[in-house]
Amino acid sequence: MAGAGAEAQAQVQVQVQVQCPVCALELPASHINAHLDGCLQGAGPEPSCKKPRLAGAGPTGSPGPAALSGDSLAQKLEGKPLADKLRPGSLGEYVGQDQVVGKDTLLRSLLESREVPSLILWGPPGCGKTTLAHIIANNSKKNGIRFVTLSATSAKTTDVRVVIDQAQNEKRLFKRKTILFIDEIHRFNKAQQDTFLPHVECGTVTLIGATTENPSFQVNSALLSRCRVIVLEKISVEAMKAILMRAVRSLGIQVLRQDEQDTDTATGSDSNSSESPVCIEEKALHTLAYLCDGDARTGLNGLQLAVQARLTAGKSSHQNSMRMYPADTVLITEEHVKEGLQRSHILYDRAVSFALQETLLILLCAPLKSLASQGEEHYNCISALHKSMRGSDENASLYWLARMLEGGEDPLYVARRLVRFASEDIGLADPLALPQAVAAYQGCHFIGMPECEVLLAQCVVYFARAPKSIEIYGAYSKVKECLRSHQGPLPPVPLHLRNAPTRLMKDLGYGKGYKYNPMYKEPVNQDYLPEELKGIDFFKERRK
Ligand SMILES: Nc1ncnc2c1ncn2[C@@H]1O[C@H](COP(=O)(O)OP(=O)(O)OP(=O)(O)O)[C@@H](O)[C@H]1O
Repeated sequence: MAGAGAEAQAQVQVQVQVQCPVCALELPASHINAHLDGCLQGAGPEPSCKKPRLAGAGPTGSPGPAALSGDSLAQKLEGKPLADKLRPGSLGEYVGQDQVVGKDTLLRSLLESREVPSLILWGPPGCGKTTLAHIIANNSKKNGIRFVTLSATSAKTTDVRVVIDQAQNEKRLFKRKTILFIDEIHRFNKAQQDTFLPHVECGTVTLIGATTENPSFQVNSALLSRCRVIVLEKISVEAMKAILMRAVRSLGIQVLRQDEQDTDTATGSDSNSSESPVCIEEKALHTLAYLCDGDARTGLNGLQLAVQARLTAGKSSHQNSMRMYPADTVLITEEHVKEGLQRSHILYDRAVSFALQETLLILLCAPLKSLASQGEEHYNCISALHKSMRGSDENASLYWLARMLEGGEDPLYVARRLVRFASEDIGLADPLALPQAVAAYQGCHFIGMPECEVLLAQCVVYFARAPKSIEIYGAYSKVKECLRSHQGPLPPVPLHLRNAPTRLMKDLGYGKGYKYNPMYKEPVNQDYLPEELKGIDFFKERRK
């Protein structure tokens, strides 16, 4: 009986029609993923994809008219940010990150089998961590699982306790599972993370944490060992293009291809162009996809602000070159999206001061700013700089230096590393390296950014070109090892090496038998190490 029931249910599922969230085409549920792949990845929709979905209709919302006039587009852009409105609600809409959610991945099969383990989603800003959690939420809700969200930036320990209590009740009374999503979990301190550790362990809650920081440093190791860490990457340029393309389609904006500007054709919306007075250059979308540095929120915010600015500014001055379009067509160009991106960073990245920067610099650096603010990236870049100088690659050294400084790094932080490098990696192979580094540090201290950047550049190139020696570093490491591995009390300082400022000390034998070297013409035969270390050589494996 059960088998027959399942078969009937399967047949019903096969016949279910669903609507493509991109082009609004109705098609069997079993075809939707393949269809969406083409719809999202391709430069244009499949032949059957004609109707664009309106902005404001969520991913599962109903389709609107083919294209919007400037006024209705402006209305559609009000309210929630475009990135939120377009947040994918299902895996089919989730673009890229194939290493995590592609076919045959563990996470996808777990989701399909309705088994959600505790997860830590780790990746850079705007790469889709929260979105993936929302998709899991949608799936879970369908399966009767509760999904509760907390943000570690605002939630207190008491909020976590309330959620845990509710989860316990739900489990006990209704046998309902709870998934707890904690955004920016790294902002909870270790004690706060301890609050839910036992409840994750006993299965009262399934934890999904999102973090931009390396979880090995930021998440309680006991908690971490109970979670699968899913590493999301920056969204690729191709995937970003698909996300932006989906956004412009949803807004009913037509895409003007580079090679088509003179032939007066456009793609991305219904072919009835007279109904669509807003157009965007394809090149503008590509530039946006590159400049947002794998952060979909930045890309979508940039697009939104560019469109809004153009709608406010009025009609395009380019209408003469667009012979087929009505004279009042609003054209969004590459310049406009760059300005939009700049605005989006001013609005959304308040930590960054743009006051001193020129427009182009802002555009190129904007993605880097967000990187520099990420804890791990800061360490990754300084490590890359150190290793490039050690490897005597002057180009790579300069690149990593610039990447840090352009990203807003503190020049004194870099200078301190150079002081260290001078001794650790160059040492006595070039004793002038250390004064160079100290001078660079002091110079940076005196004049600050941006003037001090060239001081650091000079020092970095000097170091990349300098001969290297870890002799001192290696020998000193051995001495430390010797001291740390010593069992029992440390040997006393030999009496003859001790100073004897008082009579009593002299009487005790301090300084007795010490040979004052300048008094001897020949090398002096004298021990300087404690008896038990006699003959030890910390420089044994000398390397230049
Ligand atoms: N893989 C994706 N496919 C389609 N859209 C995406 C994808 N990833 C992100 N987006 C879009 O970017 C927006 C921001 O993504 P999301 O909030 O998931 O990023 P995040 O990684 O959680 O960022 P943060 O660490 O800054 O909170 C989403 O609202 C969505 O519109």
